[in-house]
Amino acid sequence: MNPTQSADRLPLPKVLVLGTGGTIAGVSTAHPAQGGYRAGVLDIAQLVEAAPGIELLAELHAEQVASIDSKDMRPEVWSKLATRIAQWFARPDAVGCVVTHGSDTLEETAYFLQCVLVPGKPVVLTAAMRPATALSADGPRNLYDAVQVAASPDAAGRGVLCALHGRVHGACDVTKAHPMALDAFTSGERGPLGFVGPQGLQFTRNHPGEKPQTLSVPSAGNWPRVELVSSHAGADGGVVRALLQASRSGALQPGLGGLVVIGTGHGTVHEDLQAALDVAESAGVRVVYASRAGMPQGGAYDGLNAVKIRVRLMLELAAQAKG
Ligand SMILES: NC(=O)CC[C@H](N)C(=O)O
Repeated sequence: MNPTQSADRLPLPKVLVLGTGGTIAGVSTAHPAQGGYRAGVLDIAQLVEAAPGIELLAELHAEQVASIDSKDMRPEVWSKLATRIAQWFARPDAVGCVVTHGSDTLEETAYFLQCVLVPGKPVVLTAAMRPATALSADGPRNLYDAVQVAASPDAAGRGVLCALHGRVHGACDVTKAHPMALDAFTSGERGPLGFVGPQGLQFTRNHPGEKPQTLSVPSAGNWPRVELVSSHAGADGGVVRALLQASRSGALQPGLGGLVVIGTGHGTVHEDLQAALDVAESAGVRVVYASRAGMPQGGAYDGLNAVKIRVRLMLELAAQAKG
C-alpha cells in the first residue's frame, strides 16, 4: 500500500492557498495552442484540482482573495493578503501559505509581504506563463512545487519565497526578466535560493536578502504616494516639477511623499533632473536612488530594484506619518 494511503499515516501539514488571479488562473480566448487568453478567470479550487497529487502533500485550505490580472494589483489586495496570512499563522497548527499570482507584479507583492509579515513560517508565491487551458500549461507544476516548499520545514525562516519553473527565489532578489519564456524569473547574479521539482526541494544558498524591521500595513486611505521617475538622455526634471506643483496645489491626492529615481549606472542622474529632485527634496519629498543597471548588494536598500524600493518607501513613510 502506498504509505500516503495508510490509515495510520501522520497528519498532513496544513497549508493555506490564496488565489489572486493572473495567467495561472487564465483561460484561452482562442485555440489553446495559440496565445490569446484572459487572466484571473478560474478560482483557486479549480487550480488545486488541476494539480494531480497535490492533496498528498498537504491539507490544503483554498481561498480566493482576488481575481485580477496582476498588472492591476493595488494596496487593497495587498492588505487583504497580509491580514489573511497573519490570521492563518496565528493558528499553531498552520504550517505554510501559498499565494497564486500574476507574474507581472509578483515581485512587488512578494517584497511587500516580506516587509510586513513577521518572519517564520513559509509564504510561497507562484505564477504561470501559460494560461490554465494552454497546451503544456505550467501552472499545475508550479502550484504543486509551491505547496512542496510551503509544507517543508526546511523553508521556514527564509523569508517570503517564490517557486517558479523549478527554482526557489527569495523576495528581495526575484524579478521577471522575460515577457513569455517559461523561465521568466531570475534572481540575477545571486542566483536562486534553491530548486524544487520531481526530485523534491533543495536549498543551495542561504542568504534570503535583507529583511527590514517588520513594517505595518498602512490602513485604507493612508498609503503614501511614491512615484517612479527615470534618468535618461534629455531628462530635464519636468515630470518632477509637474508632480510637485500638482501636489502643492492639492490637485494630486494624496500629495507627493516620495520619489524613487531610476538612475543610470551607480544611480547617477542627469544634472537637469537632479536640480528638480533637489527642489523636491527641500520641499520635504523623500528621494531614493535606484539604477537601471541593477544595484549591488549592500547599502541602504540592499540592491533592491526600483519597484521594490517604492514598496519599502511607502511603508516607511506611512510608519513615520503614524509617529
Ligand atoms: N504570466 C502572467 O501571469 C502575466 C499575465 C498577467 N498580466 C498577470 O500578471 O496577471
